[in-house]
Amino acid sequence: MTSSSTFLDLLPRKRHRSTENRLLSVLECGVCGEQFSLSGDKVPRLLLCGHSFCHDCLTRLPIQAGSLVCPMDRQITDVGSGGVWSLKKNFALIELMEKLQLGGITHVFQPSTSHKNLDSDTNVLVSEATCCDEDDSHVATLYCLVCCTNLCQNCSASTHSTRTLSKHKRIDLKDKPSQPTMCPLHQTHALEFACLQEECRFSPAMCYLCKEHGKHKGHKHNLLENEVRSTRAVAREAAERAGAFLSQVNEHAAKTADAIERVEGGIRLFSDQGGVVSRQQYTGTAESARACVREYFTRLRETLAAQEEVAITTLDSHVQSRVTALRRMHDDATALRSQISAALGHCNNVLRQNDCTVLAARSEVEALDHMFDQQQRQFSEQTSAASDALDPAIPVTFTKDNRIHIGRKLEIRVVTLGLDGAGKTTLLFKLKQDEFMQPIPTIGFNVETVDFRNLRYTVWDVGGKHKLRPLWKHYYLNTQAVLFVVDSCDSDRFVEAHAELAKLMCEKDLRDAALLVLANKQDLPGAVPCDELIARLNLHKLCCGRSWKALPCDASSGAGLEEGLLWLSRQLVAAGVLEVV
Ligand SMILES: Nc1nc2c(ncn2[C@@H]2O[C@H](COP(=O)(O)OP(=O)(O)OP(=O)(O)O)[C@@H](O)[C@H]2O)c(=O)[nH]1
Ligand SMILES: [Mg+2]
Repeated sequence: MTSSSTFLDLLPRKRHRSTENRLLSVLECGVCGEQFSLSGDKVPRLLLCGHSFCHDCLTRLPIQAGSLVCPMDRQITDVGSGGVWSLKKNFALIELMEKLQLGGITHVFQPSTSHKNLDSDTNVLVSEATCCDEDDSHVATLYCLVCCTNLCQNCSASTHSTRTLSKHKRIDLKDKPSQPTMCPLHQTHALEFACLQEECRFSPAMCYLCKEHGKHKGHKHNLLENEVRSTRAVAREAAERAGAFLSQVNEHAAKTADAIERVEGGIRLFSDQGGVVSRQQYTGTAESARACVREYFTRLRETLAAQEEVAITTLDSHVQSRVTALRRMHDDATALRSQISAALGHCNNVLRQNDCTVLAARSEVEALDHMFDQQQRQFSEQTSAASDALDPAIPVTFTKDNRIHIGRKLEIRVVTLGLDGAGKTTLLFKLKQDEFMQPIPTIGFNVETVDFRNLRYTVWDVGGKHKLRPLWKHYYLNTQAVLFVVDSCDSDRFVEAHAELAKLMCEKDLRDAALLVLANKQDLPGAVPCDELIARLNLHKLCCGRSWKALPCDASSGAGLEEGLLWLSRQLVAAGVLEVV
């Protein structure tokens, strides 16, 4: 529709004036008298009483205590804080306007009175009532094919009562043949044919003379009537499809609007059985989700507060026992100091005596000297042992689950598992001593501590021979990480390795342990690359839901070991050492 045309312009011109007026009033805002639009300022909005006005006019009406008064019947509609925007659009009216726009108006204008007539081909309203040619006040229902007149039943009978006239064929008015259109070039000839040439597609209608002698001479053609029928059939089909499509789009738009309301929430008007209207606030999903987030963080803050409390209590008891030990050392030193001062005084006194007295004090002085010797030795031992205690620093580390560790090194218990010959012991010695050894197969276990950054790993290396595997379970308790070593060159045993790892993943005591899979012996030719090993052991599925990583490594150069320890430390420690000096 162009901006200058209106919905009413789209109606067939032959329509009766009163219908037009009635329709006009439905499509116009009762306040400003302007025609409604599908959107924007002129979109129709619905009041509780059922009257619709354009958005623009509604915004000009005074809102008092959140309510609007209908300019038609003075009934009250609550609009709340949303104002005019909260009023529903009159979708029925909008749909009507859309249908008028598309030309699919048939059902909107189903005749409510008997004198409405519908042309089945055009599918639009043709005329409301055709007057009888004999008497204007009568409505014609018949058409005389001979006299070419519209007649009502009575006038048909009275005007065709003679013997000759009674033979005139009269048909139902709705079957009256349409008037042929005359050719603009040859005005005595009707347009009877349709030219089918591509170049004539914009003016295909032609008369006999155009076809035989005029510009369409020799062109492919068909009867106009047939072409019109088939074109109308296509148009009808398109209109039907458009109508169905429009309903789909309308339904979708309604669902969208509903979804917006459900997400945002707001105020709904409810009327009880007695017709009393009340406003009720309802919560949208957005607000529920916000509540969920708030609840989660409230719980998190509570958990953190509890963990902080535990950490502070642990720190306080650490400080208390440390200060107590320092005080005890201080008291011992004070007691020792007074003892030594007394002995020193005694020695000085002996020195001031005459020779005889000095000689007499010999054994006493020798005992004192011996005692000094002993005490000094003891003192040196004690002070060197207590040098750590005299360090005022309080290093603090936190694990990922917010447990506090006080001291220079956070201790982590790790167990190294895998098939026999995978290289577990070789890796352990490489880690501990940076040496590539040729160890004998492990019977039982090896244990070493390995310092890495602020961590002290206690690594248990357990023999991997088949008969030793039932013993693995004794090493699971309190284990924070599992190093699972696989010989990347021994692809024949990947299935066996997968089976052992699958059993480990089901162990309750290892549920929270981090898993580091080491694809070992990458230095050897024919080693399966780490990515392929991940796929062949199906690690993504096997380790789903736990913190795990697979890394390529080799015990001969130590490649991959540091990266592995770094990854492990990140899994286990929340932050580095916080040192308070
Ligand atoms: N070239 C090479 N050889 C390795 C590597 N790792 C281990 N080996 C050799 O593989 C053999 C087996 O290594 P071990 O460390 O004894 O294997 P294990 O996993 O401890 O075996 P069990 O104690 O029987 O469970 C030894 O000969 C190692 O020298 C590696 O990365 N590269
Ligand atoms: Mg071993």
